[in-house]
Amino acid sequence: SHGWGYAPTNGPDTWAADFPVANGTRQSPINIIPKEAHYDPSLKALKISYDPSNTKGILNNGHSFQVDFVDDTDSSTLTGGPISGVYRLRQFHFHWGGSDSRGSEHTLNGIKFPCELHLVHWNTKYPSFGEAADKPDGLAVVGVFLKIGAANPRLQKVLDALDAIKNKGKQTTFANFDPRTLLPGSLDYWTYDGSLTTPPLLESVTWIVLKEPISVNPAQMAKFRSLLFTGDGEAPCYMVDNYRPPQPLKGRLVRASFK
Ligand SMILES: NS(=O)(=O)c1ccc(C(=O)NCc2ccccc2F)cc1
Ligand SMILES: [Zn+2]
Repeated sequence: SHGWGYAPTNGPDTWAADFPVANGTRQSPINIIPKEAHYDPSLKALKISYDPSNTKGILNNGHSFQVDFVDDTDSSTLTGGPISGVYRLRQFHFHWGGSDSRGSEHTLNGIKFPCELHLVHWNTKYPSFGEAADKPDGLAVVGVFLKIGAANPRLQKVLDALDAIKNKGKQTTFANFDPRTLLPGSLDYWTYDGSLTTPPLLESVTWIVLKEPISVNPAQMAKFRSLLFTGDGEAPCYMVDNYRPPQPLKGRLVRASFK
């Protein structure tokens, strides 16, 4: 079977064959145990400032869907928190399950959420995302849990675009979206040194996982699950369970920005 994915023949348990770093010392995601996290009073508040006019488009990449941003200026950035310097927003995407009982990549006390949002940023000390992607301080990803509750009106604009990108490789215009509207009221977070959660699994990510989830209702989860992993003309396979399970902590410290 060509190319990595999430099926039994090409899923997370097979990735180490082509990407040996899969068994590395700082792999993501992890199970977060709040009682074992260390409150660090020196951690700064997250500073997030996004310019909606940077929104470039929305793409089904065959593993998830992502909303891409113009990242040739410092107009959509993440600073503060556990990071030094300025990181630029590149894209955001999600991971979700075939049912509400699973779907997130990070877990809390072993609990899986139905969905997890990732906002991907790269360190502007490097000339580009591609250059930053394999540096130990190259990337910073903000993770947000989604939990079943009331419909989330902020999500709806994104979900309404999915009909146009049902198949792998499809993309469409998407403009003037402020990802800040997807964030919960509190920016309290846990942080640890980790990796991309999909191949090439590069150990270049400072993870910043927000404590407060945002809501999503079952109808909205059904929209995520209406996407296809497969391209037009291929036997259709619904895009569900596109999450990597938690990986060994291997001695890493998880710090908390809150008591
Ligand atoms: N789920 S996540 O950890 O947030 C994650 C974020 C970004 C990527 C990515 O950009 N992959 C392509 C890629 C990787 C390396 C260099 C260039 C690339 F385009 C993968 C996973
Ligand atoms: Zn992700």
